[in-house]
Amino acid sequence: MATVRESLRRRLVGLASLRAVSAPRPAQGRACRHRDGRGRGLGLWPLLEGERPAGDAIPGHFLPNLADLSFLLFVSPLQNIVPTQVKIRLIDMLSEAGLPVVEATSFVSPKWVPQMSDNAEVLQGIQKFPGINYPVLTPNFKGYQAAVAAGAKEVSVFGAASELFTKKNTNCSIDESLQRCDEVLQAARAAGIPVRGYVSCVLGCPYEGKISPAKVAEVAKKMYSMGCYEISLGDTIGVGTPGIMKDMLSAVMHEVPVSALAVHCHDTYGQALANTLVALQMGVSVVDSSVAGLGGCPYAQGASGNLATEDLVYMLSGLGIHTGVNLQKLLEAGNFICQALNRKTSSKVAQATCKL
Ligand SMILES: CC(C)(COP(=O)([O-])OP(=O)([O-])OC[C@H]1O[C@@H](n2cnc3c(N)ncnc32)[C@H](O)[C@@H]1OP(=O)([O-])[O-])[C@@H](O)C(=O)NCCC(=O)NCCSC(=O)C[C@@](C)(O)CC(=O)[O-]
Repeated sequence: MATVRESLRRRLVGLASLRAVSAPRPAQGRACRHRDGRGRGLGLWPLLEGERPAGDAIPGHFLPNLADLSFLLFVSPLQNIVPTQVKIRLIDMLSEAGLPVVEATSFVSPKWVPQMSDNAEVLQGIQKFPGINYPVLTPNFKGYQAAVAAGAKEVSVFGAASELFTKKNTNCSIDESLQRCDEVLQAARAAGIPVRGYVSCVLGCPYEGKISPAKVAEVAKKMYSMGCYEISLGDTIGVGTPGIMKDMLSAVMHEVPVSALAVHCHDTYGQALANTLVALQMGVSVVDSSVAGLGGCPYAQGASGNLATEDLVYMLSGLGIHTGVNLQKLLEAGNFICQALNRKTSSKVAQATCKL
């Protein structure tokens, strides 16, 4: 399953990132023909004309860090069985859409996640666009070694704020998973490879239920202290609401600088965009999302995909944040993967603009 993620902050190691501007954004391409209201799509207004609806100005307090925002997008692993060539084409299309970061695949155990067993083929098969970064997930040192051998230039380690989820997802305790992260980080440091860290279940766990913000802060702090340049906070099962997001972020921000935080919201309960906006208002400037809202986690049954990239881009455009992403090409990439998976897009913007 394809996941695209957006991030809104300048990252380390010279990753391409785009400066956000609060001036009206330039016109973008049309996603499909404008349609009227009789059961047809709504077109891309107001994005097409570079205009902003009346009253959609950005008060200074609304997004206080707007001037610092930049934009990154990437794809996290396709969690379905999808032909390798389809994965490669999707990633290339996302690159063509102007996404500066595409998380391409995952070097996990093929016994656990067989759909990722073509990881090296995918990483080596994609076009490497200049200025675009293609990080991969690595759960342990073995995965790190395989990723580097396949040409990975950035990796991501993953932990969780829930013992039971950690056990289901990576067959170990939180402490053991942090030790594995540390092994990867030490090797990566020596090789000059940047490492991103995920903390899952930050707003709830499929096995433990509520997760305390203090526990999230503790795990995030450890991963950051070990050397992850950025910590992505995952609402893995999409149960969070803005108030819980605010409490969790407040706790984490005591331990990790907000400039090193990202949010990664799944949309199971339709809260991903609202939760993301709260994070932006609190100063987070890196956001993960997925094209067509695809995604999920094999060890979080029932969880839906991430916030749809198209919807995030639309919201940011409405806020006057210039992302540089070509929404038409992004929509085409979403259409492509939805057709390949024979499923409907979860992106509201895609639904509104095209019948997929
Ligand atoms: C962590 C392990 C490997 C532990 O799995 P394990 O069974 O405890 O590990 P093991 O060391 O006993 O190894 C078992 C077998 O797998 C092999 N193996 C071991 N490691 C690797 C590797 N890296 N690559 C290839 N092969 C590997 C290893 O060599 C061995 O093979 P055998 O000797 O039996 O033939 C396993 O549990 C695993 O792969 N888990 C990954 C599960 C996964 O992909 N989950 C979804 C990731 S996305 C996510 O977590 C959430 C996120 C990031 O999206 C954010 C959010 O939404 O919250």
